[in-house]
Amino acid sequence: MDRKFPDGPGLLRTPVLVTGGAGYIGSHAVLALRDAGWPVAVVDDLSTGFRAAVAKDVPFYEGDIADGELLARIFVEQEIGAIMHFAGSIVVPESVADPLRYYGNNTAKSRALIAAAVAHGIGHFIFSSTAAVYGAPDHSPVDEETPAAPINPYGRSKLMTEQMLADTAAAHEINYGVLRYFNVAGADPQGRAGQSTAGATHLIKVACEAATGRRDGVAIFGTDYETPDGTGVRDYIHVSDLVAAHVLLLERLIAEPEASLTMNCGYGRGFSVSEVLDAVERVAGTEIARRTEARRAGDPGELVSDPSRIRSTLPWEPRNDDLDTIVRHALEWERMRTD
Ligand SMILES: NC(=O)c1ccc[n+]([C@@H]2O[C@H](COP(=O)([O-])OP(=O)(O)OC[C@H]3O[C@@H](n4cnc5c(N)ncnc54)[C@H](O)[C@@H]3O)[C@@H](O)[C@H]2O)c1
Ligand SMILES: O=c1ccn([C@@H]2O[C@H](COP(=O)(O)OP(=O)(O)O[C@H]3O[C@H](CO)[C@H](O)[C@H](O)[C@H]3O)[C@@H](O)[C@H]2O)c(=O)[nH]1
Repeated sequence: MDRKFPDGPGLLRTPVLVTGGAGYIGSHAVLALRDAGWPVAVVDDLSTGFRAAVAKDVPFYEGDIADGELLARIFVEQEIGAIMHFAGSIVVPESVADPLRYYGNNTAKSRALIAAAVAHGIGHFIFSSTAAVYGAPDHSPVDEETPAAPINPYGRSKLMTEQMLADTAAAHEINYGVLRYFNVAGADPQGRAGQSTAGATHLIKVACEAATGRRDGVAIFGTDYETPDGTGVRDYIHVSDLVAAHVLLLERLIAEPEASLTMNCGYGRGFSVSEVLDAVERVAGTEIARRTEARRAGDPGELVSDPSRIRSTLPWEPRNDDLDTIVRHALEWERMRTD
């Protein structure tokens, strides 16, 4: 069997390099790509990821996305034709405290990766961007025409990479897809992957750790927002639906090599912090101690996607657009933890 044409002639499944494939979202992307028959290789420096998150039979390269020699070797050895770029640093307050680290790891190293891709004729590039590029918009939901106005170094470091990709695609034989994720949560429904991040800060993860006794409780950062119950509202998207969108986007980029796309990735509805905690209590069947704290610096009150573009562009049918399902999968993963 030709590994690029597992179903016979038709869709060319070019081998895909997944950067950050040992991380939370990247490890789910590896599963989704393999489930759909794509050959995959991973590069990850294991700074926040875990070797065990990547199956043993996936070619794994431990190293940095800015290591040109390593990338050249991977591109040749694995006959890479597309890149899904998840590797990066992701904690907003950390980006405020150490901005140069974020501009280094997210912007400068993405530049090195993009340069290597161009030099080796890689045709397609998908980039993990973030709703943080919108900053604190004065309206909700936000569509992609909303001016990008990030309010922290993390968002700016990501926006610069988006801009580099646009300029690069205009000048070279490469097209790209940018997905601006809203709040990613949950775990593989089959229990093959989940979020293992040490010292996680994401609400659903933190709440599940509290529900399973790994934390004392949950701090609610701000109860005085202009939202129905005063707590922050976000658009939580199941990680498996998110990575499914990546696979569809890849097919699209290959089918239309002249077109590049920037799209929100969310469901288009928001839940407040209190509603999320209610859901975790409901699903876990246990109470979570809640304490109120001041607003977290840089947090917008409400950030919800307008998903019209992705819904009209890709044949994307989310399967887990349900808060309790997202929480249930996150909780199941949490309960399987042995560390
Ligand atoms: N988790 C979210 O809610 C969310 C929201 C929006 C965007 N994103 C973006 O999605 C991507 C993945 O996020 P995640 O939640 O899976 O984070 P994660 O920390 O679990 O995964 C990142 C992975 O990249 C690796 N990595 C970091 N720097 C590297 C480098 N220089 N070279 C090689 N590997 C490196 C890490 O070891 C880790 O395995 C990030 O780019 C992040 O900005 C995440
Ligand atoms: O312990 C916690 C954690 C969070 N929150 C609140 O819960 C909501 C969600 O917070 P998260 O930390 O889970 O997520 P953010 O919305 O801050 O940020 C996430 O989504 C952003 C895009 O919206 C970026 O992509 C970023 O990388 C990613 O962490 C916010 O109102 C936050 O104030 C709490 O009250 N207590």
